[in-house]
Amino acid sequence: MKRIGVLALQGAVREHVQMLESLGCEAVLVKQANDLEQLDGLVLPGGESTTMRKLLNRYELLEPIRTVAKQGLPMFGTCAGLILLAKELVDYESHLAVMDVVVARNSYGRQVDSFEVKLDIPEIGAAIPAVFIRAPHIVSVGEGVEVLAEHDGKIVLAKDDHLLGCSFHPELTSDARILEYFVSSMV
Ligand SMILES: NC(=O)CC[C@H](N)C(=O)O
Repeated sequence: MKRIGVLALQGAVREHVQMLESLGCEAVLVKQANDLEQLDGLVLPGGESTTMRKLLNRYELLEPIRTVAKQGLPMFGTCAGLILLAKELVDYESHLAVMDVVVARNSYGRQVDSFEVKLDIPEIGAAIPAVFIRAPHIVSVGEGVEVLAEHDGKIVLAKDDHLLGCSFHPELTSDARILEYFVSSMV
């Protein structure tokens, strides 16, 4: 059974745990550095990246997560989790800075803070529901980074080798295909 950690400091933790369990994985809550031992993959959930960063500092998790990312541990960052992974952020300092993408926060304006769309993702499937909540987007990607989905002319899902990041919340729908893609083809 694959052991997948879920960073459990803040945000949509329980939904990821449930979806991982529905895919037959063991989900491990990651709250301190030794929880990272013997994981096959790690999910960084959505929530609020500034708050998460404060908690990553407080629980001394930033450097340990960066280290395992650099060692090749597969990671999937959703929404705020993508912001944590990005090498560069527009107007903010980066956090883990491991995924070769530039990300802008809160990209979809106030009137439409939250919305759901269906995405056709050639690698994964058609009409996959995606919930955007004060969502970021990927402004540009480095060489070798695969763009897997765009919405409204903006990159919303990309893969940099063992690191996958999306703008939206796949775990807030009942469609597990993106998480399944991560678990079955990257972990
Ligand atoms: N749903 C989310 O994860 C929103 C991300 C949030 N706007 C941030 O900047 O961290």
